[in-house]
Amino acid sequence: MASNVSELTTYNAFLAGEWKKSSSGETIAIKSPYLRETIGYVQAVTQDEVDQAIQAAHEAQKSWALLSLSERGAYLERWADELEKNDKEIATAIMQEVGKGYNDARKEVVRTADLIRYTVQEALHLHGESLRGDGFPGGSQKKLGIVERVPLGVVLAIAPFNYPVNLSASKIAPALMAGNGVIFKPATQGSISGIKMVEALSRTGLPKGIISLTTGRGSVIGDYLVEHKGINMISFTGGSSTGRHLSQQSAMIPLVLELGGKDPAIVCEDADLDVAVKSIMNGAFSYSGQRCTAIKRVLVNEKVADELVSRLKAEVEKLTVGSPEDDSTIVPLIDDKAADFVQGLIDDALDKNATLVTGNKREDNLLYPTLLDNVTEEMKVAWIEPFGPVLPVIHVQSDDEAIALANKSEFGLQASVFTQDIDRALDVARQVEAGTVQINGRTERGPDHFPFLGVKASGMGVQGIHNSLISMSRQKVTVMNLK
Ligand SMILES: NC(=O)c1ccc[n+]([C@@H]2O[C@H](COP(=O)([O-])OP(=O)(O)OC[C@H]3O[C@@H](n4cnc5c(N)ncnc54)[C@H](O)[C@@H]3O)[C@@H](O)[C@H]2O)c1
Repeated sequence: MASNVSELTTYNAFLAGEWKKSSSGETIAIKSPYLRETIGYVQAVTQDEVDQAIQAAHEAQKSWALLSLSERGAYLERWADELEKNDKEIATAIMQEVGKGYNDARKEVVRTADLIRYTVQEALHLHGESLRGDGFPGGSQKKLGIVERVPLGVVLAIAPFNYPVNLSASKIAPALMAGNGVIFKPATQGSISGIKMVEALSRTGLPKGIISLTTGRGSVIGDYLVEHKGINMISFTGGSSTGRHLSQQSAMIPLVLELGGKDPAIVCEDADLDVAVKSIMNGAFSYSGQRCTAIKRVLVNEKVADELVSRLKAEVEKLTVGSPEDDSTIVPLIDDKAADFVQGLIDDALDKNATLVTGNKREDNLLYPTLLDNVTEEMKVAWIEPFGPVLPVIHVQSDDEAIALANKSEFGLQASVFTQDIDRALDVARQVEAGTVQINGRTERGPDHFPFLGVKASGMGVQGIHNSLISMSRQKVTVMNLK
């Protein structure tokens, strides 16, 4: 594993087909969450450069959209090959920049190559339709409507830090396959990984300008990009408050938002506890809980609560804590502010008499996995997304109480229900307000060809490969009026 941060690189931005320094003359330092030192610098792109990138994307998009689907697909296939060829280098960048375990980072790169290839195939297999005019009263057989999908123009792809390659490519690949130009804004912490991913794309010889990568301060270019008249669609993944802000700033363009969550694991008294414990552990603690679909609260039937908690405790205490270079499950959080935030939620719960089962230990931004029992509705941790390794357990008397608590949350990303009675599982699943309900499994985004969506404060619109292609294109109807 390469881990060389001794030579600090200043990375260029990819603007209108060229890797270059910003005219701002300013850079942003990227600090590794676990090395706790600067590992590189990225460009602070200016508003003028954003204008130029958007204009170049519009120009390039016209001829890009005229390429055949297979020609566009061939570039993307090469991109997937390039990612695989450079998986170790990119995985190292992800590990150092966002503190993800090396093996998981490598899996993220491989998963991304698979996602790109599937996106190509899905785009090749999308079909339009034709409509007969006489299908409506008074209509004529001589009227024939042809419905095709056409690009939207230039798509703005904004990604979060936690899957800096996969969540970016899951926007860029469908946008390009649908015939759009792309402006990609990575999370600041995630920029180096995003740059490495776009370097791989640029090596495919993609037409100049069709994609630009704008690194920069949210305060300087964030709102500017979102409000820009040259942007025709925004695909955003990130926190709910940023998403809400975006939806207020953007005007009259399609918006897909994948936001935060507070996914509950509902454990009924007839659950197979082996399955429940394994799924909850994996769902709640991998990558220190920094996953949108992490299990963020357990709603367990009183009858099995003590047994579940003692089994969870035993597993939590076995978790590996330390460095992503050793593939520890529990790693330092993205920054000190994030750790302070999670600590605040733990402190609030303990002040209000939650039971500390295990954890609540901290070294800088490394928080040990923390299990809290007897959490009540008065505690912040019952409702707020921690994005860290703390799991609150709330006792309930019935399925109805669990469903009511699940639905009282402002979020509605996913939920899990554990029971051995399929009718009961489906009954709970039907009533829980969430984009996806997992029966006897952990909450998770994949497989990437499934629709992925959040309801309420968890999002708007649908991702997943097929749905992303649909949301990044629109219908165009041509009507033939025959003699
Ligand atoms: N539902 C999902 O698919 C999903 C997946 C992963 C993460 N998330 C959520 O993301 C959050 C963690 O990620 P984060 O901390 O990177 O989120 P964040 O909201 O802080 O940032 C997300 C992105 O938005 C950018 N941004 C910030 N202000 C902006 C502005 N004014 N205009 C334009 N862009 C702006 C950031 O630079 C970053 O690229 C969590 O809440 C998590 O649940 C959701």
